[in-house]
Amino acid sequence: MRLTSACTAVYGIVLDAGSSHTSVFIYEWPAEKENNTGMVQQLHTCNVKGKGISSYYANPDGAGKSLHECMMEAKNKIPANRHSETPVYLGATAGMRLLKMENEAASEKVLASVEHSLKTYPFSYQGARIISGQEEGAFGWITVNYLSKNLNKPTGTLGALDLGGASTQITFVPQQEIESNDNSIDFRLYGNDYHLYTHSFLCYGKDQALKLSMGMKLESTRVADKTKPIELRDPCFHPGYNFTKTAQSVFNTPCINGVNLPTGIISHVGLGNWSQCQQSIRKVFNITYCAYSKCSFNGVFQPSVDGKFGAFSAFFFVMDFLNLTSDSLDGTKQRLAKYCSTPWKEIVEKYPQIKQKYLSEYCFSGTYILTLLEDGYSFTSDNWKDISFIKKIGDSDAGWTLGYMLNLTNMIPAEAQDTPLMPDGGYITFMLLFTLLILVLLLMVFIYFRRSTRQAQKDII
Ligand SMILES: Nc1nc2c(ncn2[C@@H]2O[C@H](COP(=O)(O)OP(=O)(O)OP(=O)(O)O)[C@@H](O)[C@H]2O)c(=O)[nH]1
Ligand SMILES: [Ca+2]
Repeated sequence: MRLTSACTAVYGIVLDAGSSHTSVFIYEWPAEKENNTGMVQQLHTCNVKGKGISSYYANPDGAGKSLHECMMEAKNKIPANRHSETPVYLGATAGMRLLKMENEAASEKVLASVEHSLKTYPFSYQGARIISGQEEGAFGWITVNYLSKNLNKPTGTLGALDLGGASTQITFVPQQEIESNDNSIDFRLYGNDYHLYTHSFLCYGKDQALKLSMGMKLESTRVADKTKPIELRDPCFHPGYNFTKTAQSVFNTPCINGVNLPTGIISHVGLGNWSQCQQSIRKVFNITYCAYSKCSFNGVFQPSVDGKFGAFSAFFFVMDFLNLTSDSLDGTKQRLAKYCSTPWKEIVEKYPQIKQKYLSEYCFSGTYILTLLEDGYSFTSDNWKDISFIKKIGDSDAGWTLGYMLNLTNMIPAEAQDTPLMPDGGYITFMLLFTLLILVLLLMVFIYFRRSTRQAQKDII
């Protein structure tokens, strides 16, 4: 779909149907500058209440209905005369990928439900689908580089690190050859060729990684008396944390299929020991095999990280909460160790406004992020400073949705524009000089006429 309308604002809507929740993004841009980098801006976001659409597998109708409030907000935000030209896209990520693996029929019903719902609004419905991990990585990279206005310049680009609930993506322009076709993606944007490395690790988002890590700890636990709760002594939770959970609620995921897990009740007890926590997290990364010159983990090829990176989504939420967005790698470790050893009671007292589920998981999540970046992707204390933990660039969120919409609306041209548009600053300077020239010309014409009139008067006298 191509949006053209002179001198008016144009809008687009993308729903990010993530594993943990759905967000609706409304974008806006001036129609006459639609192919200019950095012109599309986020006008509004709305977080859908409740969990992600994949959680409606047993009640698919609920998935479509859950979108109603946010879609009504979109209706109110976008001028009515633009509604019918506003495209709406829904992209579902790792939660729906996992549901499709477990129960394809259920995933199709959920998608049919959101499709049915989205068609009831006055916008131009363009489709609801599960996007691949490669697309998620690549569009996240396009978003951050589009917003940073890197794409039509010969300067370096920004790598993209996205951490969700169920998957995580790493995407960057590497210095070395990409040895695996699955991890290679090519773009031609604004006349430049980009050869990107990208990988999406399904099950390595922070929620699924927590389940994996808990599952591994319990695998080794021998259960003598099946009538008593199984005690899970966990170094990644604060000392004094002690909650009872059902094994079903913790391990209801295809990510830990095949692991010999107990059933029944689990007594989850925190120990607050950061270095033991890190050791336990290292076990979720398999580094025993690699068929390439180098790998990150689980046999996945990864060239050396290179250049600057933007780390967003849960990379940002977690590091921002822990106040670790601008520390050195060593400083990060020390502060995290101190945080993990803080008694649960103190943590709850210090942050009464934060949901206890989020609060209890920051020690694990922070340690997971550090381990993923250092042991998984091979960032070091030297290039740690090259990672910026970011939520937004300008007013727009970093994430895959903007890149997805730019691609589907053909808003990034492959070739540089024939007549390069002047940047705003250049345009203003040009207009000022032009006005000055006109004034000088007018002044000269005025002086000329005055002189000629005087001369004529003198001649008469
Ligand atoms: N602390 C905190 N956690 C959040 C916030 N928003 C989301 N999360 C959690 O961070 C994790 C990742 O969130 P998202 O990046 O939205 O993940 P998602 O898009 O639902 O998941 P994927 O499909 O894997 O991309 C989830 O565990 C969320 O529950 C927030 O504002 N604060
Ligand atoms: Ca996500």
